[in-house]
Amino acid sequence: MSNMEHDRWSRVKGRLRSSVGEDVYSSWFARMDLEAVQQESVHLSVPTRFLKSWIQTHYSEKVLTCWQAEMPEVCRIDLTVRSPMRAAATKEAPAPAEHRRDEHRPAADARSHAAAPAPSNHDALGGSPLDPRLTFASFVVGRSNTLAHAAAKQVAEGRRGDPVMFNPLYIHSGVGLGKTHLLQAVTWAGNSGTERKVLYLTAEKFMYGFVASLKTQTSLAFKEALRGIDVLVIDDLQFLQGKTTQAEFCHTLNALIDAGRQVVVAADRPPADLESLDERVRSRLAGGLVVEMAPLGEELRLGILKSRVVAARTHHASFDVPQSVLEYLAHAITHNGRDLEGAINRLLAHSKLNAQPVTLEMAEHEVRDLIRPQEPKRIKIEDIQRVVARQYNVSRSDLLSSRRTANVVRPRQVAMYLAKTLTLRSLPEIGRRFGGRDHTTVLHAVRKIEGLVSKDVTLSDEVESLKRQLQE
Ligand SMILES: Nc1ncnc2c1ncn2[C@@H]1O[C@H](COP(=O)(O)OP(=O)(O)OP(=O)(O)O)[C@@H](O)[C@H]1O
Repeated sequence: MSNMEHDRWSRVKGRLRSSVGEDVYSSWFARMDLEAVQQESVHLSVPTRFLKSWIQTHYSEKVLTCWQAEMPEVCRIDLTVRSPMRAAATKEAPAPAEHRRDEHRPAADARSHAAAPAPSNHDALGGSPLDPRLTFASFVVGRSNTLAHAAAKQVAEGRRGDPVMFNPLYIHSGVGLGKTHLLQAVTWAGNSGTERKVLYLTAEKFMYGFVASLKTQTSLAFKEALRGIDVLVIDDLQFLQGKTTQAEFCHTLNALIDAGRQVVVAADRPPADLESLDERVRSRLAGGLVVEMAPLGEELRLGILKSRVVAARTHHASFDVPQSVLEYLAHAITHNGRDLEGAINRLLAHSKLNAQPVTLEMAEHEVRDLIRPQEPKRIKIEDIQRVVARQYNVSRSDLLSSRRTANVVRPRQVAMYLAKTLTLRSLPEIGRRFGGRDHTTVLHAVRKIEGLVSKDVTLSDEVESLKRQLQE
């Protein structure tokens, strides 16, 4: 590659990095190489088929746009999988910057450095790409995630042959609250020794691996490979689809758990709410330790922002964010970790490009679209059943039972009415969650209570009070 091409390629990568953000860049593009540039087309390569298909599906437009910004005549990107021979000969792309940075990290960060051997082990097993920054060292612990963190740590530090304490470990939370971070931390730490094999797969990658192995008639090998690992870590389980894949996942889960191997799963909802999954899988998942990570509290948000600034300063020593700005961001950006990271990236970009220090005024302007109105609390059917049962002095199992005495029928109807009006669940789903009732029964209950609240003041007050309790 000529010097000119090399420089141009560096600039394209720079554009790509700032367009998709550091996280996405290091997950998907860190190992993308330039092979050749021909008049109107650019030939790039990546080391695995999965990376190729992922980039083609999700980022092909972006990659093209970044090239066109440097060479307007380019109208096509050819992406191929490079052979292992070539990769070895040309020495893979340099390690992501974070690895290199580790050399200069203080001793307290040694864990993440110690985790460095993981990729080869993990890549050889066909795992999903890991982000070197998502380690225990960079995970900030607060009230909302203490239990999940402790359980994940315990799993990561287990040894082969140790009794497995909670299996599977199932972590769930809303979007961007640190599930992937924690799961990847388990993988890095677990693979840092040579003793155990920890495999991190997104549910999509699991499906992809299974479907691909079926096509090439190597599904037996795929199953054997999966069952040969010590810890299976599956992220974003809510995306697992397809009957055959689910059946395979169920077999793998059973085989691993029965053999005393650890399984760790993350999803955006509790097992009972994974509606597309088979009942057997749901109950197996619920049978271990289920931990919810609550939304990030303000103190935790502040901690995450501070750690992001420290991380950014390893590359940009002059970057500084005053405490007042950090406190403002922690207070105003309430939704998730991704927005916090985005805010720091913007401040960094702005202060670098304009060579200006970060001020409160600048921060307010830069992050204004990240400040969203408070979303109403997500209410769960179990909460409704619990609160209604308490109010009417019946038990939750009374509400789910087939008993038809008046003292149970009315509370049950109220609970179904609240489930319909306060959640996004469908009538059949509500029916299932109320002891397997038909959707017409739910519809009848909803109409009945709708009709009564407009006439019966006592009932209307009761329903309002229940709503308030649930929304608090
Ligand atoms: N406790 C934490 N400490 C440090 N960083 C955190 C923490 N929680 C979240 N983050 C950061 O927030 C961002 C989003 O987190 P992550 O991707 O792990 O969320 P998620 O729960 O897996 O989201 P999704 O449901 O979309 O998959 C990441 O950059 C992550 O590093």
